[in-house]
Amino acid sequence: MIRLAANLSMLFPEHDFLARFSAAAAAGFRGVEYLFPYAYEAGELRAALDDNGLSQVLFNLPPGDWNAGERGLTSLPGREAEFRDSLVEALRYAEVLDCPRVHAMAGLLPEDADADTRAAHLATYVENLRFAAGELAKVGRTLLIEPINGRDMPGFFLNRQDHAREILARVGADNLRVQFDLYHCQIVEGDLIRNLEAQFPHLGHVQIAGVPERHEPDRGEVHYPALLERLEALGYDGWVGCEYRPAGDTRAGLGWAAAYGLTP
Ligand SMILES: O=C(O)[C@@H](O)C(=O)CO
Ligand SMILES: [Mg+2]
Repeated sequence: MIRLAANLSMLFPEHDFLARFSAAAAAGFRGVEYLFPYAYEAGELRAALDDNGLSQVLFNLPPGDWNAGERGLTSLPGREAEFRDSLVEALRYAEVLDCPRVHAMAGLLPEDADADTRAAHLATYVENLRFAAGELAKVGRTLLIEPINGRDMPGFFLNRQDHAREILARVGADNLRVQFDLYHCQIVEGDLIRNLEAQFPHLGHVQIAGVPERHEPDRGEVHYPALLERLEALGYDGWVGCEYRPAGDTRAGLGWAAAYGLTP
């Protein structure tokens, strides 16, 4: 059975962030994810989870200077020390939140990147991922990489599913897996069922949203019932993150999720 997690960075924008936990639980969610926990004390977030019977299923490492446009540190040459510090911070939160997986965003390539610059990013990415996977393995957690479309994040280093598999092979760590966001995959390459099948042995997490507006999964060009049916048939037993911007009231737009056991 598909287990849906509420992405609290996007769902329930009607509420302040900390009030989104109870809103998600009231809508029937048992798991939550969000981009970043760092604006809050870990204990405060732990209490929000416990008070509402929720599990933390995913969050991201600190991404560098988000407001200045940075989108991850993992492939940035010269920022290795900062990446390692960000890992320590993420691990501290992961322990308090009992979160089994964290996502290390790749970061952006410069607009005019030549072959040498790309090669430097690739080498840094692989080295940082290998180090981080090793640290996470010591505490039994999983590291994720996510291909993201270049329309939403121009210059993002990792866009394609086959590139993610190539990175996994280069790093060679069992606890490094793919965060497969079907919204991004549809925009970059389509062929979702075949891509899902190819990625299945490497999946660590799945996310969904309608395309192209990133609204509810039952809006737009992607037929999610077929995709989720295939995912179940493949034997996926992880979480599926609802990472979309509701077109209206979040709760009113969750009718599609009843088919996957989400009941208030
Ligand atoms: O798809 C996304 O945008 C997220 O999953 C993420 O981690 C980076 O923004
Ligand atoms: Mg995503």
